Amino acid sequence: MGVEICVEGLTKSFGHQVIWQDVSLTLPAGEVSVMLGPSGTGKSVFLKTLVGLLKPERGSITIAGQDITKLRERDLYEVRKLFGVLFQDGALFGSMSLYDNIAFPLREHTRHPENEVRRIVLEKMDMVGLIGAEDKLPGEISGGMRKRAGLARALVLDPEIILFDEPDSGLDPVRVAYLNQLIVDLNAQIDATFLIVTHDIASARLVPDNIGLLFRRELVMFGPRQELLTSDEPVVRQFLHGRMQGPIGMAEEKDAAQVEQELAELGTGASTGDGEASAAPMTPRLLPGPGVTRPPRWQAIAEREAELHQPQKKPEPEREPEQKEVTDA
Ligand SMILES: Nc1ncnc2c1ncn2[C@@H]1O[C@H](COP(=O)(O)OP(=O)(O)OP(=O)(O)O)[C@@H](O)[C@H]1O
Repeated sequence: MGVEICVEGLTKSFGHQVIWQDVSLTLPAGEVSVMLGPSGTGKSVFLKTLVGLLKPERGSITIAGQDITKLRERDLYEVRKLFGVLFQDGALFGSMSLYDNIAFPLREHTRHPENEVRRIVLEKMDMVGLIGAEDKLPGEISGGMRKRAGLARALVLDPEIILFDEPDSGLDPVRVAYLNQLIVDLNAQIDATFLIVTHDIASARLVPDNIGLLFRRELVMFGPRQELLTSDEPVVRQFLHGRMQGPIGMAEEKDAAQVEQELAELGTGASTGDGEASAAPMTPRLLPGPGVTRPPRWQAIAEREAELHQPQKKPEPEREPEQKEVTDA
């Protein structure tokens, strides 16, 4: 079972530049959460802060009962073993085969004999569909395969928490669909706590239990997916619909009057032609694929989804009461 991460009042700056402030959220143990936000709002900085690579100025990050912002480097090293991190480009060593790349954390952090290393590496390569590619160099394979190799490497120490930094960047839509299924299947299999940073709204609608959004140096919202997906908050709506009208500008924030006018036009459909009065219907949740055993948590999700997305039965038309034949006496 993964562990909960509890973030309270977290603030991170570089010099005078505040990246985000007073961020509080709880990543529930074993659940999948997604963090969204326009470019430069500090999503990668957030991941690096969670894993203790960057120090916040204020606030706490409690993992397995310890506030990691207060730990010395030596103790932090132990806590980091709870984490697997999938970096944007897979962060593989270019001169090493995939096998050696994936074996690297085991050789660095454990005393496993080589036959045990081999067993674990092949098990993880199998999980991400890379059996047969052991001898390939990262430069010889596609971007999607590099992501999967990075994921296998993130898995070898059996992490309780996995952080994914834009796992879908640079992948075609079909590979993104496969990767999303792999993430959901993995979550069902290993039950770790997942946090995914992504710009892919379709993935954000399908995959997580919880969604958060960073904007204007703050966490605008964080909560169960249905709360975000049906939210009326203009920033959330703009981001989820990927449209220009709203508070998020090209480079910086827009002024309030312009935002108001854009949203008013949008409400009447003046600028898009169709208006956007009602929220989009809830996207069905992506479930573990066939052959993946569903632990109770996923079984409960599957049952809820089946109920939510069952086609509504049309009520039987009421029948007119039969007219009694009236006969003249
Ligand atoms: N080590 C650092 N020193 C100084 N500034 C930094 C450092 N790391 C990140 N930043 C700044 O923090 C801000 C947030 O960067 P970050 O990469 O976290 O954004 P992001 O939301 O992940 O963006 P994107 O979606 O484009 O990947 C940027 O302005 C960046 O220049």
